[in-house]
Amino acid sequence: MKLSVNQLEIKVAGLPQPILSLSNLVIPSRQQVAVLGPSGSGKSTLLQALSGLIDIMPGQLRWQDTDPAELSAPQRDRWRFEHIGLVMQDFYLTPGLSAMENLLLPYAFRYGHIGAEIKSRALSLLEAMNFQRADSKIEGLSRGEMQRVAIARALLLRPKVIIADEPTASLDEENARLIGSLLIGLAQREQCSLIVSTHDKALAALMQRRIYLENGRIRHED
Ligand SMILES: Nc1ncnc2c1ncn2[C@@H]1O[C@H](COP(=O)(O)OP(=O)(O)OP(=O)(O)O)[C@@H](O)[C@H]1O
Repeated sequence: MKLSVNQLEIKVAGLPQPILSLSNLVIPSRQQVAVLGPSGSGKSTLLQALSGLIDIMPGQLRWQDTDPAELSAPQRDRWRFEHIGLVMQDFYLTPGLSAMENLLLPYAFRYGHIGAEIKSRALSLLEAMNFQRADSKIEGLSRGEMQRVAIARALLLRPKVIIADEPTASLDEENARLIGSLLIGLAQREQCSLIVSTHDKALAALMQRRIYLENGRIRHED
């Protein structure tokens, strides 16, 4: 799913300058992109805009043939659910439920039932993430294990795009390396685009393209 951004500007009340201002950005299908930049440079804002989580004006952003700003709120939620796999900074996992139940929860919530096919997809994703504790309660897992569940959940519906906000933050160095390469390997296997905001230079170096933000603008890329 190709992304085209055109004159995207995001302002917030009380601030004279836009917190994000991108004249032009194209990300071809299946590209792996790291978004880097100092704290406050606009990385999370960009990821939220790309996911349709921030209201923007129509005509500023298009995912293949869809401009999320042209959809109603329920349509946009559905479009996001079906096309974008989100991995947010806080894992948003539910205590009291097992890893597997957490993985399936958004699906069960939306469709009201869980078929054999989706269960086997969930199991195969956990296997690909090298995760062996599907029945363990989420609160008993390490942060690295929780992140694996969150990534598997993002991939469950075979999204065309994975958007991950600092997926290796708060992990120790070894886990960060492991999770980063699992995420990249899975994106490759599943043929989806991967857009990751990160301060992790080692993770960024593994991606095909790096975009550096400063004060809400693209400073340079390589
Ligand atoms: N709703 C809001 N109201 C006011 N200011 C905001 C709002 N959302 C973001 N900002 C500001 O916009 C700027 C960009 O924030 P953003 O969270 O996108 O940065 P970031 O690069 O992701 O930072 P970090 O690396 O610390 O996560 C910051 O100065 C932030 O304070």
